[in-house]
Order: sequence, then C-alpha cells, then structure tokens
Amino acid sequence: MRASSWIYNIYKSPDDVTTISGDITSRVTSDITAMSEALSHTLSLLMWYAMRLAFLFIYMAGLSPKLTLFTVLCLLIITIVPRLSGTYSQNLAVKIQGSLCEVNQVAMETFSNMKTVRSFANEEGECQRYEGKLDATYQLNKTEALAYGWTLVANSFSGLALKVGILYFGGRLVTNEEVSGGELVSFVLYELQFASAVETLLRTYPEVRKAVGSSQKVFEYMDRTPQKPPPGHLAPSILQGHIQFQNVTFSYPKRPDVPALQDVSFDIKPGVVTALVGPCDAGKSTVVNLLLRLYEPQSGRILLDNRPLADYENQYYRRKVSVVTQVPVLSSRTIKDNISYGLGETSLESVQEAAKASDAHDFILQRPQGYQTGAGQRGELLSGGQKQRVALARALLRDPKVLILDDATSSLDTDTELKIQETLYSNARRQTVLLISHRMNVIEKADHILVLEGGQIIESGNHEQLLAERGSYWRLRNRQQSSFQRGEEQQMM
Ligand SMILES: Nc1ncnc2c1ncn2[C@@H]1O[C@H](COP(=O)(O)OP(=O)(O)OP(=O)(O)O)[C@@H](O)[C@H]1O
Repeated sequence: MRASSWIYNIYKSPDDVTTISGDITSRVTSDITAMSEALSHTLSLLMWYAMRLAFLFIYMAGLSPKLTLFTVLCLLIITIVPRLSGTYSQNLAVKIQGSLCEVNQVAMETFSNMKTVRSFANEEGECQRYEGKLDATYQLNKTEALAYGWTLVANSFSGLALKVGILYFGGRLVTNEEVSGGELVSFVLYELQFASAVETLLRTYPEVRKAVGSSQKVFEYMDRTPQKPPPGHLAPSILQGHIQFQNVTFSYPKRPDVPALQDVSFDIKPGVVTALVGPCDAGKSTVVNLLLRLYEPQSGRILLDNRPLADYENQYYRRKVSVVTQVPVLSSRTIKDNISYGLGETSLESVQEAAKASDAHDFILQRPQGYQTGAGQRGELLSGGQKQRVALARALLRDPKVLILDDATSSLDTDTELKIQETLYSNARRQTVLLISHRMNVIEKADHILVLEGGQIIESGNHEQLLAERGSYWRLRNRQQSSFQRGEEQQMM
C-alpha cells in the first residue's frame, strides 16, 4: 500500500484531522520506528540465534538424547516467564503509545495555537498540561523498565537453574555409565552455547512482542476504510456548473443525533450569483462542506450538472469547484506561489490578472519584493484582509466553473468588498457563484437568495421578493440595519 493511500485511509472524515493528528504523528514516528528497529535488528538477531539453537540441538541430541530431552523440558518451563512478560510488555507498549499520542496532541495543539496561548497568558497552564501528560508516559515507561529488569533477572536465574540441573542430571548419567565423562563435558560446552542463545532469544522476545504491540495500532489505521466513496472518472470538457441539492439530510459524525441539514432541496443555477443567508449555526458552512465532498449526506443527493458529485474525477472536481473561506489557509511560500498553488508553472501575468480581480495587486506591489514576497507560515505576514484577497486570487486564477465564497470578504473594508463584488458580478455570466455572507448589503445584489434557518431552507427569491414577504430575510436585514444605525449614533455622540 502506498504511503499516500495510507494517509487517505487514516482520514476517514475531516473531523479526524483535528482529533487524531497527535495519534497519527505518534504512529508515523515512534510506532514505525519501533517496528523498523524490530524488523531490521531484533528480527535478524532472532533468526541468527534460532539457527544456532537448531544446530546445537542436533549436536546435543547426537551426544545424549536423555540429557537433551531433560534440557528441552527445562526450557519449556523456563519460557513461561518470558511468555508472560512478553504479553505484559505488549499491553504496556499499547498503553505507552496511547499516552505518547496524548503528549504529541498537546504539543501540536499548543504550538499551532501559540498566539492564542500567549494572548490568554496561558503558557504556564499549557506547560502544566504537557507536563501532566508527560508524567503519565514517564510512569508507564518506569513500569516498563522495571518489568524489563525483572524479566532479565528471571531469565538469568532460569538459565542458571538449567545449567545446575544439567550438571546434576549429567553427573547421575555418568555414574550410571550411560554417558562418558568426555561426552558430558562436550554436552555441557554445547549446552553453554545453547543456553546463551536461549537467553538472547528470551531477552529479545519481549522487544518483538513490543513491536507487535506498536504494529497493531499502525495496521489498525492501514485497515481503515474511508467513509466517502472513491471519486469517479467523469471529467466532461463542458460543464454548466448547475448544482442541485435534493432532499439532503446530514448530521456530523461527532453529533449523529443532531441534523445540521434537514431534507434540504435547492438549485444553484449556472452562471448566476446565488446567496445563502441565515443566522449563526443555520448550516451555511455545512452546505459548503458537502459541496467540497468533505462529508457525505446521510440521505438525499447532491448533483452537479445532473450527476452525483461522487461521479466526478477528484482532480477535475477540485479544479472546477473552488472555495474561499473566511479564514483562508496560506503556506510559507511567496505570494505568487500561494496564488498559483497546485497549478504548476504559471505565468506572472495570469497571477497578476487574478490578483487585480481580487484587489490584491496594489498591496502586493507595495511590498519590496512584490509577488516574490514570502507570506510567512500560514500566511502570518499578511493581514486578515490581505490573506482573503490572496485566497480569492488563488480561486479566481483557477477560473473555476463554481466559485464558493464562504464569508470570504468578511475582513475587507466596504470599498474593497464592493470592488470585488463588481468583479464577481461581471464574471457571473461565466461562473456559478455561491455567496455566503453575514453582511446583508453584500448579498442583496445576488440573482437568487436562499434563506437557511435551523438546517432548512425557509425562504428563497431575489432581494425585492424576500423583502415583500416580510419574513425571516426581512427580519435579518432590519436587525442588521438597526444595529448599524445604533453604531453610527453612538459614534456621533
Ligand atoms: N465538525 C462539526 N461537528 C459537529 N457539529 C458541527 C460541525 N461543524 C458544524 N457543526 C454544527 O452544525 C450546525 C451548523 O453549523 P454551520 O457551521 O454549518 O453553521 P453556519 O450557518 O455556517 O454558522 P456560522 O454563520 O456561525 O458560521 C451547528 O449546530 C454546528 O454546531
């Protein structure tokens, strides 16, 4: 199985990304290291000593079958200890790996949210949390070291007991003239080597069991099957960009009993701007998540040009359907490379054209290195509004057939937002645009408006029609207008 498909299997659903990233880091680092060490070093040692044991056994059996039988019987008793300690080590290894996952999880969460940690002055709190998790791992490691020590002692004692037993039993055989003194000496010499080989085997056996414990978790992930059906092969040269939700019901895997969307049906017509509005938690981003195929609905169908989304070839679909989110993710590369991300070699002219359309061109040129300016880790060298404009340019450069803007201009000032809107509306004859925004003045120009509340479409129409209905849309708009007025009055006072 290729590494990439393994990673694909690990992430059954996007929720996994946040909850099990520490676990996966632990799998990829410590578990696989433990497995590879066991495979490369311990296993070869085990095989070498096993061969030695087999040859020594043949020589010993040739010298005295009785003494050999005695030795084998003693060995059967002696191996009880390592077998028990092996099982114990294996269980302990699983616990240690689980505990290491938690340590990794805390470290990753803290480092990736460093600004939040600092802004709440919770460095000490996070250190304590990390220390607490580390302490649990330390205690488990101490138990493991103790168990290993006791196993060594038990193995040495049992080896010694075997030698004493052989000398005693061999002495009696010599007295009974069943073996000669020379044969006993030869047998003891072989047995010494035999015992040392057994001792090494017993010592390394718990390590192998430990590696088996580590491999259990790794294979658990490898055997996972993605919840999503694999992408299809459809890649038509002409795409209208007509999206249909047909009786879609969906709840998130973490909250299976609470539907985020309930029997939702609507059309997003090709080449026009459709706006999706609604109060917080209405399910707007859930619609986007489903369109991005991050999740599959429990019932109902989502169609693009009358074909289920799953029928489309993955790369094709991602090229044709672009999304810009409220908090876009940029990476630590130049602004040009961020805009042309995933497109390979792209001319500066086309990148600039996309940046102009998203009103990013001017601020980029103000930077000493222009388009070659680094965006910083996760785009930290850019402001929220600049990030949104770069992300918008990234989406526009792809010239997608369906453009989804999920509160994508929320960090922009009104003038910039209006400029971008003009670009979008002038593009609208070519692109299907799904616009999600909390700002009612942004969406009122949309050709079609869908009002979502409590996971259901409760109204639809254009701005004038919806105002005339004096329903939820009308109330949302009035509420926003009166809060703006209050804000302005307060500023004037
Ligand atoms: N990953 C998730 N796991 C479980 N529940 C979720 C998840 N994401 C969202 N939800 C829940 O689904 C419902 C709809 O959320 P959604 O983010 O789609 O609303 P929204 O309309 O986009 O809200 P907002 O305008 O505040 O962004 C909410 O009740 C939310 O708590």
